[in-house]
Amino acid sequence: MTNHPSILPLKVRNLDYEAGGKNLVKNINCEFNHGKRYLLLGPNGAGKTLLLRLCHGLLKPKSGNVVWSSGKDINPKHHQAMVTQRPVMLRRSAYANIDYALSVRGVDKALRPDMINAVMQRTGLTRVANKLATVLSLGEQQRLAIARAWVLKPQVLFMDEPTASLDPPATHSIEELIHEISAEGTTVIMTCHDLGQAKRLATDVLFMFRGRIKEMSSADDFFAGPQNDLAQAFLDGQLIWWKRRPEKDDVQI
Ligand SMILES: Nc1ncnc2c1ncn2[C@@H]1O[C@H](COP(=O)(O)OP(=O)(O)OP(=O)(O)O)[C@@H](O)[C@H]1O
Repeated sequence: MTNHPSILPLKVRNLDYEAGGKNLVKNINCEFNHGKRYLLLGPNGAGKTLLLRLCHGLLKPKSGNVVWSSGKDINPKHHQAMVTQRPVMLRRSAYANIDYALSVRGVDKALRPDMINAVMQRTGLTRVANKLATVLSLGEQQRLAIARAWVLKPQVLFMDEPTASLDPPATHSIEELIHEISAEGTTVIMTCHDLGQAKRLATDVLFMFRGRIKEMSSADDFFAGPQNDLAQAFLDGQLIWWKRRPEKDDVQI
């Protein structure tokens, strides 16, 4: 984390997003605070990725606002980073991929080697530093994507299903990294489908269904028993059943 003024809390107000003639994100109101690990949960197509991308500024809302708390002197874009499910690697070495991220952020060339070596060590990538990033294993590429984001010392790290294509050991190593990044004060906002992973990582949960947040609570409260019927059905693995009963969904929504 940098010593810059905090860009948090992030306040999302009355957010709507439309594409393909459909309102896909509906009236989202929520707040993200410093040092937490937020897990966005919900079935396929609930709008989790869209909400991450809207918060990160990659999509423009139809209406509503994403408001960072920083004053005029700080650009919130410079204090956040995003890791996606399938990271895009540049066709150059792992080391050069991280160097590129730092150069784009305007970090002095002389400062970069120490920063790169440190982050490669912490993410277990030193051994593959000179390998072409595009030939690394999926697990290594995902760790490189995290290293590339972490080296920027973001205040907020968005992660979209960062372990979706990984085996259990690689997943475990990414979860350890997320804990380390969080312990250094970075707020993590991520999506995942693995309830075990959500329990291991989350301090807070946002449950989404059909573009809306149906429940936002501490992870302890959520996993002890959510207030929302759809969230409970999701935890019970029965949301398919709810989906087959549109008349009931309409009442619940
Ligand atoms: N550009 C677009 N045009 C039309 N529909 C879109 C567009 N982008 C996303 N959608 C739709 O919006 C819905 C929400 O998508 P999103 O990727 O946010 O879901 P998600 O909750 O992340 O799902 P998953 O868990 O499967 O990744 C989906 O039904 C998707 O098909």
